[in-house]
Amino acid sequence: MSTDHAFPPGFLWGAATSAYQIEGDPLADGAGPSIWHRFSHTPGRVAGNATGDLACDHYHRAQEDVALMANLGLNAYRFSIAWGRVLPDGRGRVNQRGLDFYQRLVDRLLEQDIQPMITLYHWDLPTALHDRGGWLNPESPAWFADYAQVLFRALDDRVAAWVTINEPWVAAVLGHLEGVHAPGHADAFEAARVTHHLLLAHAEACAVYRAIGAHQIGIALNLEPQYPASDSAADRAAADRRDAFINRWLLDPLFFGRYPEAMPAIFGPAWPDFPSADLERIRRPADFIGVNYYSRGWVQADPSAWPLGATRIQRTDAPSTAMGWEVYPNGLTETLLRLKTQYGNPPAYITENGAAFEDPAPVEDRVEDAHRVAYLRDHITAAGAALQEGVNLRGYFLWSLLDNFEWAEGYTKRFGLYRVDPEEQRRIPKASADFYRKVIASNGVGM
Ligand SMILES: OC[C@@H]1[C@@H](O)[C@H](O)[C@@H](O)c2[nH]c(CCc3ccccc3)c[n+]21
Repeated sequence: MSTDHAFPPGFLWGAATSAYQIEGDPLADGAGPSIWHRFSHTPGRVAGNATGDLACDHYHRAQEDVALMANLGLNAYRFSIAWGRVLPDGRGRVNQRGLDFYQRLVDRLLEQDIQPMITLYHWDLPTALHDRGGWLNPESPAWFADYAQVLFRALDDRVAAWVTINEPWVAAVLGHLEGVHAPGHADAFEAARVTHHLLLAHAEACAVYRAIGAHQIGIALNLEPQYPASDSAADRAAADRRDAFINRWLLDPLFFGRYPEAMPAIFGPAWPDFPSADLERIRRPADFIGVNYYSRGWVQADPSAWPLGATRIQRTDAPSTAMGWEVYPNGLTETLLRLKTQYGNPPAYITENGAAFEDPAPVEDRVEDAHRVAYLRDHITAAGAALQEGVNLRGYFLWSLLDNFEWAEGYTKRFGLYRVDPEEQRRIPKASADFYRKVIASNGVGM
């Protein structure tokens, strides 16, 4: 069977980044600080006490980086806007110099026939809003809708697609339940309310966009299929709980207007009784679903593991990435097929897919990252297989264009097609960049 999964004409081939991870200089030109600026500057929170102060210096190198994208042949680019650059206080006063950076970036992309896909929120909440309760404050959806409106009015004439929120689950669970991401809270009673307000924020921004927008708007979810580590009833039930906790907690309200029945059981008294009117608002039909796929969960029952009674275990008999995530391309096909069979086959983009590996050192200004080439080949093939099964897939955004600030891992994990070291800032091409250039040129993974 040919593995040459031809993709349809007009399929988007992009790369993805986010503001705090690549821009650097987070307070330049009047910008206000974000919770990730505060968190990374708190000793002990990030590997090596790294911060986003330098990152890839993209705030000053955007023109060079757009030239890299054009050289790859990208026809789309997903990036996020730092809320605090545009609204330093999170609300009210617009910082024109911050907004101008994004105006120039969009214009440079369009000059190269690269379609912008803009993420409005990729975890960098202004501290001014966090200090007013942040996503725990019931006013937070309105704050977000007001911020979104400023950007819609400024950029919607040139932007093909908007992503409201990147991975509400990660923002809520890693930021408010596990405490390993900003704002570093570890409070069982926060995650459910933060998730609810993030979903309401998405819905309010969609409502604003319906009134003034002319293109597409969606949300990006980290979706991870869950598999029982054995066929025991306990492990199968554990996998089902983890599927509800990671996937259906977000998919079901967005598509069905209801939370999974497992949630009150998982969270117990920490699960509020949410008003059904809220769920009706959340079920606003966005135009597309963004899928951030990296790996699958291999799940074992574990009564000691609160709140799920389940843990994701590391398989010793399967390849994994530097993040400890199993390489499992079939999980991407299965995740996409699930959207078709269980959620009405909505228009979908793979808004993130990629891998960190211990890359070899550069030799003559090139990095031979064979593992990443294999990972990308297998996952792009898996995406093609989903298309062959009728999944409504519109594009693929590779995570990431550049090695960048990998949140709590700092700069120790490299996902880029180009190697970047913050202290010297060169962009050194990897073999995966050449591979991806060929995929785009042939609109598929030819063999
Ligand atoms: O970890 C690689 C990327 C991040 O750099 C992106 O900012 C973020 O959108 C993203 N999401 C995921 C999957 C969910 C996840 C996020 C962070 C840590 C662990 C799992 C992987 N990634």
